[in-house]
Amino acid sequence: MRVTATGVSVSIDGAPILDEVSLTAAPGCITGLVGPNGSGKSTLLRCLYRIIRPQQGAVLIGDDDVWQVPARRAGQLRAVMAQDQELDNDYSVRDIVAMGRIPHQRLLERESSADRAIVDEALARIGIEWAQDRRFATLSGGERQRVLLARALAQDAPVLLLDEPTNHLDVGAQLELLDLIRELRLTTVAALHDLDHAVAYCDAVALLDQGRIVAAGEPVAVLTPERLAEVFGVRAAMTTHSLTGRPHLVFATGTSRPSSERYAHSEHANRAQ
Ligand SMILES: Nc1ncnc2c1ncn2[C@@H]1O[C@H](COP(=O)(O)OP(=O)(O)OP(=O)(O)O)[C@@H](O)[C@H]1O
Repeated sequence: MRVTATGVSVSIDGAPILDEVSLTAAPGCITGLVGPNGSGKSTLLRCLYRIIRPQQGAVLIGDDDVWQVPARRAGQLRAVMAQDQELDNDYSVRDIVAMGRIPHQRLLERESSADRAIVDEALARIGIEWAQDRRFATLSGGERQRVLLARALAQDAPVLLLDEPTNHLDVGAQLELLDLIRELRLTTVAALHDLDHAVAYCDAVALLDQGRIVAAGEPVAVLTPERLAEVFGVRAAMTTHSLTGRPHLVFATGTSRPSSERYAHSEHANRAQ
């Protein structure tokens, strides 16, 4: 199912955060949102998953306007794994994953045997079933990330929205999670900091800078050394990975522009001064 954002603008306390952002995420593909800190990646994702209502523009999942459909319908359309999701830490891991079934249940309806089977499958697929009776609060950061992905899977929605999904994960767990996300073949929009992950895993990327999309398309066409110098202030080269033979981004150390210089022109930095 396609995700389309058209002319999305967001201002908070009078400051522009997103300025007429338009984005199309193709069905079954992974679309990466990349850009410097504060460029608007999480805000755009929050517009897509109904936390921040844009002052202008529209967000469609398939033919449904995310901001017009009932919350239950939105829950059937997209699953979210994000940093800002409040969870009661007293819940067990299984309870948290079972919450993914709520958009499919009627008010006060109990979990069906089909729901239980879907939860079991999600726990097993993410390899976290051993922790199902543990309290969520007792898990490590990486284990929590996996539980949140299992909950998203249990939601069985065609669209997956991910905000920094590899946060807290060690390198092996990062690659395992990204491989799994790719295997799911859902329409996925993911905010990513690791640009080489974006090159390796995304079918398309949108590069944000100061609330605008400055380039979008195939990762190798968007993440050119010139653009990375301009937007991130770093020296980079697109090489060929010696193990996979695929494009691979590398960065030169000790050559980045200081952040005071990089952000000097930004609206947000100016406001903070
Ligand atoms: N509730 C808010 N009130 C004021 N400013 C906000 C609010 N939410 C976001 N912003 C500002 O909007 C800008 C974009 O923030 P956002 O979190 O979308 O960026 P990001 O690209 O996800 O950043 P990061 O890579 O650091 O996570 C930042 O300057 C941030 O300070």
